[in-house]
Amino acid sequence: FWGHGAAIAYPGCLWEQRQGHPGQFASLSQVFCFPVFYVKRTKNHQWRCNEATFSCSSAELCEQWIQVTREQLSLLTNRPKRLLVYINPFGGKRRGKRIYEEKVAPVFQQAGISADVIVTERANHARDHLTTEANLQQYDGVVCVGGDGMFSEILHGLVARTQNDNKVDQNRPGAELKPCMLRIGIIPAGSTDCICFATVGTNDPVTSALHIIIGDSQPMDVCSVHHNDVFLRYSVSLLGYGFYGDVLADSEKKRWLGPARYDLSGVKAFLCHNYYKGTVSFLPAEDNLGHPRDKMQFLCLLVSKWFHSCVAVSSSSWKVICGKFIAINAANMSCACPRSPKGLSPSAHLADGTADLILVRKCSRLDFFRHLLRHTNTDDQFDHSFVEVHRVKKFHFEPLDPQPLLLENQSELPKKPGFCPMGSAQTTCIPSAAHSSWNCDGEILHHAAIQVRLAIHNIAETVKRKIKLRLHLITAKVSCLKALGKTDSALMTHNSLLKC
Ligand SMILES: CCCCCCCCCCCCC/C=C/[C@@H](O)[C@H](COP(=O)(O)O)NC(=O)CCCCCCCCCCCCCCC
Ligand SMILES: Nc1ncnc2c1ncn2[C@@H]1O[C@H](COP(=O)(O)OP(=O)(O)O)[C@@H](O)[C@H]1O
Ligand SMILES: [Ca+2]
Repeated sequence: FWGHGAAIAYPGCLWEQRQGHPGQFASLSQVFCFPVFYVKRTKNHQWRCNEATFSCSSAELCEQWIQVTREQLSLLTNRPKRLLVYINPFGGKRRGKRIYEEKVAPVFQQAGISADVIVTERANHARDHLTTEANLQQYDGVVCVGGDGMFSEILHGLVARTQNDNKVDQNRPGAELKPCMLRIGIIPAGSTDCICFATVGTNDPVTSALHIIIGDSQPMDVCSVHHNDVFLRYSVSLLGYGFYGDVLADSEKKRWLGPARYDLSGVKAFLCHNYYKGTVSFLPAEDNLGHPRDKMQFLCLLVSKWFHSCVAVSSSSWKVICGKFIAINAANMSCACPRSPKGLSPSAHLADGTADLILVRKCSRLDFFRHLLRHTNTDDQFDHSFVEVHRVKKFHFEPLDPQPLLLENQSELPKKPGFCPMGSAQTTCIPSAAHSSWNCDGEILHHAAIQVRLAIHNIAETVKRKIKLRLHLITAKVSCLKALGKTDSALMTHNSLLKC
């Protein structure tokens, strides 16, 4: 795949070339050829696999080309050869298996990638397999065919396995986690797919498969969530309390609706218009890590600041905000998704050691509707008097009232007169007394009081690796051109002259 300076070549085949007018058999001249599959960028960040056929005048030349191409390929050590694939047949529109078999497996095969495929039979099957049985040494990466919840499951499995193998107790709040050497590829087959959308720019399975094949990688922040020093979960996309927590809690019982469950629960949560009292405390990030309302979305600019901030002593101190909140959202990334192309926090960076904490205070339904609507267009969703946003490295939330036990049924709760569409035990329409639940990457947390901190990313290392990879590619291209130099006259393509 030629995407970043490499190509897949197949043994030369004898190929007859016909010229002259259609319908007439012109004189045949024997030529030798080989196809090269390459990545072609199309619109909206989508990638497609294209094919160019090279032809040569002799079998020897053809072999030489294939040999040189294969040698260049082998230099790209970041490309996976062997993958462990987990398919969630249950997520999204329940098309995970079909998506993999029809769109991904053929491209993996073309690229010479072998894959061990496990179709999960229950929730947490993938996590448990990763934590115990999987022989990870034989794989170059793990692939998640599903949505954000499935990615989160695999993330937890990999992180737990890595800590176990390194004798690290991940439940200890201050524990320095060991980085996982395996990358996780995402084939979008879920309901929101915001992690895939925010990293690749689209939720197209073929595009994601091609990114995996050429060995792309994108580091990501991981938040750890504790409750009174007990580890609960990691989060890479959204930690949402209030609106998004209520939406998720209500939608869990409507999975049979597929992705539409969120819209139905979303409307119900909107009409219910619950707000929740509590105290948010947070540690702001250093100023030079940008601000959620700046339009700077360039990672490289951030990296240079990051280098300088490594020496800067953290001058910020904890801030505390009490109030009544419609929603408390910590976006570890933009959370861009088909519903909201810019996401909850468009300027949130993927691997900068911070999260954007968005506080939506109690407001009218109309104001909240305006705020929500701005997520679907280019208007600034933070430009409201009842919305504030902070870039943070840590934050805590404490609900005002002690958390009641999650009651099994509604009868024990005092009824609020009037409209109460939410039928679930976890979500009521009694604004002041009720508790919401935290939506952690699409999974429900059963504690309202939480302590969140960012796992600091050694972004410098990642950038160095990227620079080295770039140099590799330039070298690859130079040697490829040298090889071309000897025989460029004999070479032509029938689709397009490929830029080496
Ligand atoms: C008036 C239209 C308002 C549209 C508002 C769109 C806001 C969308 C924000 C999207 C945030 C996505 C954060 C992602 C979280 C995911 O990790 C997580 C799990 O993903 P998975 O299902 O792939 O496993 N997904 C979720 O938690 C789902 C959140 C999606 C909430 C959508 C809410 C729709 C709101 C509709 C309100 C309509 C009000 C109109 C009243 C007349
Ligand atoms: N075979 C299975 N049966 C039931 N649940 C599963 C299965 N495999 C995974 N899950 C669970 O399904 C949940 C949703 O998965 P996900 O792929 O995120 O779908 P969605 O995007 O629709 O939420 C995850 O919490 C995951 O643990
Ligand atoms: Ca971040």
